[in-house]
Amino acid sequence: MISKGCEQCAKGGKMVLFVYGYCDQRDCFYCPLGENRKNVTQTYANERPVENDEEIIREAKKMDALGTSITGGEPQEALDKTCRYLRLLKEEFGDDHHTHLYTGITGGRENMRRLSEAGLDEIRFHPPYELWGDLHGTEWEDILYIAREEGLTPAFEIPGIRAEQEFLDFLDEGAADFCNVNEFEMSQGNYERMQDAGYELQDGHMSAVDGSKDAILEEMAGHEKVYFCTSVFKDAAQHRNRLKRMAENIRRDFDEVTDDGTLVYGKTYADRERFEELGVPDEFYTAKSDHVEVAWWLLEEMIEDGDVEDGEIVEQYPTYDGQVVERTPLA
Ligand SMILES: C[S@@+](CC[C@H](N)C(=O)[O-])C[C@H]1O[C@@H](n2cnc3c(N)ncnc32)[C@H](O)[C@@H]1O
Ligand code: SF4
Repeated sequence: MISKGCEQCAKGGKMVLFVYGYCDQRDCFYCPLGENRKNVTQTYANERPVENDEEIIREAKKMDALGTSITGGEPQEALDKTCRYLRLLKEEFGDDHHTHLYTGITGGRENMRRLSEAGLDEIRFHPPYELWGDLHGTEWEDILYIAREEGLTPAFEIPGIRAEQEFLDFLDEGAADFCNVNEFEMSQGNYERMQDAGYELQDGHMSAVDGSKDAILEEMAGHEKVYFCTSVFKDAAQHRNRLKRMAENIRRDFDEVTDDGTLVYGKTYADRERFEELGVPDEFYTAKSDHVEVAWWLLEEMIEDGDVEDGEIVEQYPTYDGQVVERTPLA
């Protein structure tokens, strides 16, 4: 059975809450954190920099979030903040709002208790990769039991660097509910160090690393507790479905939502008075300070008919930063 956290993520329903960019106890050569996230104390809810707690709620509502995943850096190194956000989310959205947290340290019983009391549902441990074949009798084995005793669902989430039979044997013994293996990825943040370690991109791929995938699929992904999360799935499910949820949620009557989850509308510098003169119904346009946004197909018709002179079709992400994907001039 797929975990609740993964099920919500596949629907694009998990808000990603980045709580803390420092990670003082680990230095993974493959750490994906980029310039803008590494060693920052700024919180981000999805792409939105969070200046006060209310903005977290606003972002969750904007995407109609079903749950939240908490990440960093190391969330256990900012435990007060992490627990405050957990309480905030559970108070606002109730117990059904599923929460999971990624961590690269064990943390200990007191932390597990505090996280559980604050409302965390599931914790996903990422032990140092040198230990994956030899987790028996380590603090990583103990913490699984402790987390469960304190009311959390313990699991693993690790990058798919290599297939590891001993890790599967360890999973068989039962303390962790499941293990997610992420397809090994290269990003701007780790590109140099990954190349130095001898890794290359798969042909024609933006992020997936060459080599490990087939072996992992063969040797690990058949295990009943292992889920392999591919880069393509992450992009299609986690990212695109989240954009679609957001787009559907914030679209105006005249915005079109594409299959990629972007919004499409027309933009013209014609005056709002022109739209009033022409008797365009209110639901087809909105006047901004220096331009008018309007149904793209209507703007196309208006330009064809000579009702307004020019404009453009804008395709834009529904995210906080509202990045424009494409502008197509109309004249
Ligand atoms: C960036 S970490 C941040 C949270 C925490 N420090 C940790 O390591 O779990 C979040 C997740 O990314 C995964 N990850 C790290 N490097 C990766 C890589 N190069 N490719 C794919 N997944 C990676 C980790 O296994 C972890 O589950
Ligand atoms: S534990 Fe997580 S945040 Fe820390 S260096 Fe490793 S991947 Fe990066």
